[in-house]
Amino acid sequence: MSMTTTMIFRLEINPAQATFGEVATAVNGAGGDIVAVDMIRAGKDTTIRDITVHLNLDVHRRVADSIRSLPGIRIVHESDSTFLAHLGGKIQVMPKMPIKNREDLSRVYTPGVARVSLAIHDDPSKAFTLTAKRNTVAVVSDGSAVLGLGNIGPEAAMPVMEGKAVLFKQFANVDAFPICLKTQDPEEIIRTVKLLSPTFGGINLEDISSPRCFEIERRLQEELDIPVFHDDQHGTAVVILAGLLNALRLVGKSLDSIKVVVCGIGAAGASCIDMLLAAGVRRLIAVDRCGALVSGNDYGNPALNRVASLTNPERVGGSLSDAIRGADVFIGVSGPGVLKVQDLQQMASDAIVFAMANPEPEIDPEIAAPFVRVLATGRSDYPNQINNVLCFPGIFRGALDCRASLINEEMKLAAAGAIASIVTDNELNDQYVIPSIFNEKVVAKVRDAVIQAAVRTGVARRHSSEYQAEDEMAGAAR
Ligand SMILES: NC(=O)C1=CN([C@@H]2O[C@H](COP(=O)(O)OP(=O)(O)OC[C@H]3O[C@@H](n4cnc5c(N)ncnc54)[C@H](O)[C@@H]3O)[C@@H](O)[C@H]2O)C=CC1
Ligand SMILES: CC(=O)C(=O)O
Ligand SMILES: [Mg+2]
Repeated sequence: MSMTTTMIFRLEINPAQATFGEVATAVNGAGGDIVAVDMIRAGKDTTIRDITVHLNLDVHRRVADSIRSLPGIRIVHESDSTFLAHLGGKIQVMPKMPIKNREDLSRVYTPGVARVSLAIHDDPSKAFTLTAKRNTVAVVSDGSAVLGLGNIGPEAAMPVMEGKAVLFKQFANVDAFPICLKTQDPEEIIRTVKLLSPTFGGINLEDISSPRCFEIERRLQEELDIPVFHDDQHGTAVVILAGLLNALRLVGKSLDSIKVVVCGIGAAGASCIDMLLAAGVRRLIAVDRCGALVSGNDYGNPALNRVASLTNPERVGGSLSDAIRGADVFIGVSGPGVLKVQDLQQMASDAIVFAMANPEPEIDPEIAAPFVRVLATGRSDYPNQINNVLCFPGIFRGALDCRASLINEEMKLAAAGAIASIVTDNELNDQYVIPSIFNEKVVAKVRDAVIQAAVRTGVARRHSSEYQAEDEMAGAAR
C-alpha cells in the first residue's frame, strides 16, 4: 500500500534552456502534484525555485528522475516535509510565566520555591495542586511493538511517542512526556515507572508488546495510585467498540447476534475482545498466527490461552479463512496483508471490516472497499479512522480533572458510548461511523462521560470545579 508525502525540490533553472512549464509537465507526468511554487532567487543566468510536490512515495524516484532528465534543470536538494517536521523533535517545554525581574526569580525559584517544597513535604498530596503533576502524563514505551513495525527499539520509538505527546497537548491540553526505556525487562520497566511516578498524574503505556504488557500494566495499576492505562489495549478497544456500535446501528444488527472475528491477539486484540464480550458479543473467534484459538489448547502464551477460554463457543479450528466464513465483523489488529479478497467474499452481507494495523492495514482499503459495507482503518488518509487518538486525550483529560485513582471498565465503556454518540442518526453512513478527532465534541464528551463514570464508581478524588477555581486564582496571581 502506498503512502503519500509532500516533497520540496529546490531547483536551479537555466531560463535559456528550460521553462517552469516543462518542469510542471514533467512532475505531473510522473505522478506528482505541484501544490506550491516559491521563487528563492532570481538571476540573469539561473533562477532558484522551490517546488512543493504532493506524491505517493512509490513515485518519488520517478518524479525526481523526470525533473533531472530536463535540460537546464538541476535539483539542488530535495526534502521530505514529514522528515522536516521531525527536525529537532516535535515537542518542547514552555514555561507558563516569564521571569522578568529579581522578584519573579525569587518567587519562581529560590528562595520562594522553598516554602512550596516544604508545603508539599508536609502534605505530599499538594504535589497535585502545586506542581505540574496534575496535568502531566508519561508516555512510556520500550520500543517493543511500535505501531505495526515491531521491536524497533526505544530510540526509533521516540518519534511515535513524541507524536502521542503532541496529540495529548493539542486535543486535551495534557502535558505529556515521551519516555523511551532502554530495557525490555518487565521488572525493570515496572521499577523505572514507579521511580518516575512522583512527577506524573498518569501513566500512558505505549507500544509495549504482548504478553509482557499485561503483567506490566497490572502490576503498575496495583502499585501506583495514579491511572495507568495501556493505550494500545484499552484506547484501541474503546474506539473499536464505539465504531462497532455505530456500524451495527447502520446495518441494523445487534451485538448479541453477530459473529465477530478478531485477528491479532496481542495488546490491542486481547483488550478489544474483553470489551466486546463485556458489551454483549457472544459469537467471537480469535485468530493469531497459529490460526483460530480453541479453548483447551495450550498456545504457550497465557494471554492466548485466556482468550481461547473465553471465545469460540463453536470451537471452529483452522485458519483465518476458515474462521471468517459467515462473519458479520472482522477486526484486524495484527499486521499488513493478512486479509484477502476471498476472505471478504466469505463474510455475511453488510460486512463490517476494521483493518486497523498501522501503518499498513490488514488489507488495502481500495481493494477491500467493493466487498464490504463498512470499512475502517487506523489511518488518517481514509474515511472512518478508528484510532486510539479518539480515546486517550479525552480519557486522560477526564481522569486528571477528577484526579481518578485509576481508569476502570465503567470509565472505558462511558468513553466508548460518548464517542459513538457524536455521530447522529442523520449523519450516520457507510463512510462515517466514527467521528473525526478534529470534531471538537470528541474530547469534551469523552472527558465528561469519564468523570461521571469515575464519580459514580467512587474512583474520583476531586471534582473538576475545584480545578477551575484554582486555575482562576493562579491566573489572577500571575
Ligand atoms: N488503529 C489503532 O488505533 C491501533 C492499531 N494498532 C495496530 O494493531 C497492530 C497490533 O498492535 P499491538 O496489539 O499493540 O501489537 P502486539 O505485538 O501486542 O500484537 C500483535 C499480534 O498480532 C499477531 N499477528 C501478527 N501478524 C499476524 C498474522 N499474520 N496473522 C495473525 N496474527 C498476527 C501477533 O502474533 C500478535 O499476537 C499493530 O499494527 C498496531 O499498529 C494497535 C493499537 C491501536
Ligand atoms: C495507534 C497506535 O497506538 C498504534 O498503532 O500502535
Ligand atoms: Mg500504539
